[in-house]
Amino acid sequence: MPLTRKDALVFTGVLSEALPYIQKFAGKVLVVKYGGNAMTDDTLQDSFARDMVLLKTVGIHPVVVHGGGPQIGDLLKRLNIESEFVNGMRVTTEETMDVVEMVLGGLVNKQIVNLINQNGGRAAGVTGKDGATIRAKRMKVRKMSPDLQSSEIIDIGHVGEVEHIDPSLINLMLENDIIPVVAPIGVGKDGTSYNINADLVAGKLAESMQAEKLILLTNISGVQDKAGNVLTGLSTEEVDALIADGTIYGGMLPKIACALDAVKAGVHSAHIIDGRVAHATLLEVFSNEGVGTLISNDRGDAPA
Ligand SMILES: Nc1ncnc2c1ncn2[C@@H]1O[C@H](COP(=O)(O)OP(=O)(O)O)[C@@H](O)[C@H]1O
Ligand SMILES: CC(=O)N[C@@H](CCC(=O)OP(=O)(O)O)C(=O)O
Repeated sequence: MPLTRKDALVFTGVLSEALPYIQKFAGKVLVVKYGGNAMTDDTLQDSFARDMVLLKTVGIHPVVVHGGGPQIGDLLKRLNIESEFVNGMRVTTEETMDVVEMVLGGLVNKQIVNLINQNGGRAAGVTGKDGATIRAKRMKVRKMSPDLQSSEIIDIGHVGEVEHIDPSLINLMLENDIIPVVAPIGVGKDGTSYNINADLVAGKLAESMQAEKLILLTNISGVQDKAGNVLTGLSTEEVDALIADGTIYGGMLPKIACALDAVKAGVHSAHIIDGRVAHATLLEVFSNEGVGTLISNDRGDAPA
């Protein structure tokens, strides 16, 4: 449908306002983590894919890291395999690892690649095994006793933490104008597969590529306090206190940890934003209207 003159004026105004942001971020890398829970709605999936294509079209380089927790959970349920989480990490037996690899490296990865391609982009998918991009090692997890008086290190199987990232394959894709779509599976020195929380992979990838931004799209409006207010500009000390009093728990734990780590390691800013809002990424990158939790160094985020 053609735009009315009024709509066209609003539209051109918006485009013009985006110009300084486009100029500021052209040529820069944005690592965008697309969360499993924000992936479940068809319209939103489309809007996400269009955002990635638009960023690429204006010369910004998105690198997508995806999750797929709910999708793994669905298949495990259909296969009658029990699954539990400790500190936001899925306990991963050998049998579970096979399912994780099938769902993340197969189904979910190709679905996102396909969506981006359908929207006019050129995407290609890899897991951390391809090009030995994500070298991982077994994660040690400390579990608190229910009375919070003691803790013990427990084994949660094939759950990995990132030991090293080799971004050369991803850089090769960027040089060829391909949008990389990365599944969070790592490989050990001995070839063992590791299931890695997607937020952690996104954070480490952003660090290793010295990305301009780390954007974590999720299913909530940001990090909230107990009253439901969105918190922004959090320091490490504030986050520690929010974890200690139980305000931050579960799936938000790896998100906030990797956001803080990434910014400390040179990524300009980390954004935990609401993936349930259409075009959330564009709103965050191209305007001051970004909503959610922003953690940044002191350089300021708006264009000069
Ligand atoms: N302080 C907090 N603020 C917001 N969400 C929180 C907080 N603490 C825990 N959460 C939980 O973390 C969830 C986001 O993590 P997760 O479900 O793993 O998302 P994703 O699938 O996007 O990775 C929220 O839906 C919420 O239930
Ligand atoms: C170790 C661990 O928990 N891995 C995650 C990997 C997928 C993921 O991180 O998905 P979301 O981003 O959708 O939560 C899992 O098995 O669910």
